[in-house]
Amino acid sequence: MLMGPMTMTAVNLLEPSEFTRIFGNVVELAPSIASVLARRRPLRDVQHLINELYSIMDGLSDSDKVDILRRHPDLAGTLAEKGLLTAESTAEQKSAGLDQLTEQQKYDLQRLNKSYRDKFGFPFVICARENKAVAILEGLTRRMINTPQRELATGLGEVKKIARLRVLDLVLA
Ligand SMILES: NC(=O)N[C@H]1NC(=O)NC1=O
Repeated sequence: MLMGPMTMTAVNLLEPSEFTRIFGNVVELAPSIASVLARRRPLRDVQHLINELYSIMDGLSDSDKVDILRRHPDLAGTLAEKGLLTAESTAEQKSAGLDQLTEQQKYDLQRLNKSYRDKFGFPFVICARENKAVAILEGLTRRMINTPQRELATGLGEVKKIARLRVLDLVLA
């Protein structure tokens, strides 16, 4: 069903299971985050909802943060090529122009994604809606030299940006 953005009043009235279904992919493939968020209601407005979401993510253990990063598909990776991304991820990758890469750019991105994953043990995550393909390739090269602790924090920061934009698609500001 195609649904427009909801008012916060409507969000506050959702059954927990409905809330979790609707917000279950605000953090990619992480409905458990949405079900914690459901219990933080009533929420005053969309900014309050986003702040609670950030605080839930900040409160995770390092290993749960790594788990969140690992739920993200590679940008322009195999899942994208096979059309197996979530609806949200498909739209985000398209907005960055990742569906329009040259063969060389796609090869470079996939090779850099692999080096990043081999180094850190989790995928490179960046908010695709805030970056075009060239900036993503540049960011990947630049972030590769960071420490794992730094990249865990940077990756989580990008997950927050992705989640914020996904929330704004669902809730009237
Ligand atoms: N790997 C990665 O950054 N994936 C994500 N980024 C984004 O904006 N949507 C995603 O699925």
